[in-house]
Amino acid sequence: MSGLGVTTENLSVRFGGVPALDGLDLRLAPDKIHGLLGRNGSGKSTLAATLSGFRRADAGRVLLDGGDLGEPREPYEDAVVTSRICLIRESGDLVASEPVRHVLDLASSLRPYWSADLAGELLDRFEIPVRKKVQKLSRGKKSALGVVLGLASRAPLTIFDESYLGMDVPSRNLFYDALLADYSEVPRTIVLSTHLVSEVSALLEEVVILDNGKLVTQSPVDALRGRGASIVGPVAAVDELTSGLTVLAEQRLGGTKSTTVFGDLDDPLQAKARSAGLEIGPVGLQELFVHLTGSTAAKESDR
Ligand SMILES: Nc1ncnc2c1ncn2[C@@H]1O[C@H](COP(=O)(O)OP(=O)(O)OP(=O)(O)O)[C@@H](O)[C@H]1O
Repeated sequence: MSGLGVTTENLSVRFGGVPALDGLDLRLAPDKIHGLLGRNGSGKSTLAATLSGFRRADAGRVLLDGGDLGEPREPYEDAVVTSRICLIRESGDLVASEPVRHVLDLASSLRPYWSADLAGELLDRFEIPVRKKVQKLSRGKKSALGVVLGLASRAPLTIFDESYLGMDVPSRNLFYDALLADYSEVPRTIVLSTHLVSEVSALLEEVVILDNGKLVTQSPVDALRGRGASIVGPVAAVDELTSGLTVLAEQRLGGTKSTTVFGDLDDPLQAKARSAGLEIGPVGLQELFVHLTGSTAAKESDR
């Protein structure tokens, strides 16, 4: 089994004429862990539902390829494709009146790559009582059950749409550990949709950042991190060095200034910074995300 690749071509979805996704061109490489990042209302859930075949595109299309599908196929109303996709949503799509074990039986009958061993192991680790009805579980345990279903499905495209946010910190850490362990054993394409960037940043290989239904940037995490830098030193020297760069944030303390920039800090510029006694430091993914999706953000498309 290997993961599915995902392509969207000029993908648009509208609600009452208002675009939730607006002309998205994306490529999610197979067998990677992708972060789908964006502020509230940016279109993450709409994209997750459209990739999973739950929602039809109003314009453009979604194509899935690779794995045992081979040729690119659209997920909408294609039962073969959708059986290879597992979308776990925060709202939970679980039948509330059923006991947990029936939910698991149903999942195992629908999921071609289902691992009963992994499901059993995770149920124990998350301490989910299998005889209880889903509606009797706490919010955190319901979320954990979603995580168990998502991981044990071993679907070639598995999307967690903020589904783990109802869990407490130790449970979320358990999820991150289990995800990494099982992903290294059975590589597949995973998408984690979230606005809690700092918590998942260590897991991610690639990120897609959305804002108002549009693509802000898509990039490997390391490359994106490499495009941000903080420059600290005397005000005049920092201002001179950063004058031609995209400034994301500035902070002054007396005669010292810290400026966060986004863009390529080439070798001559780095040498100039060093000779001026300026410090160049890294910028975290969370900080870049905040800046790139803030109201004054410079968008990739504007450059
Ligand atoms: N069923 C719907 N009917 C009408 N508008 C909708 C519907 N679903 C989403 N929208 C709108 O589409 C836009 C994108 O919403 P979406 O839920 O995809 O964003 P999101 O990034 O997942 O947000 P959040 O982080 O808050 O869950 C928002 O403006 C939202 O109000």
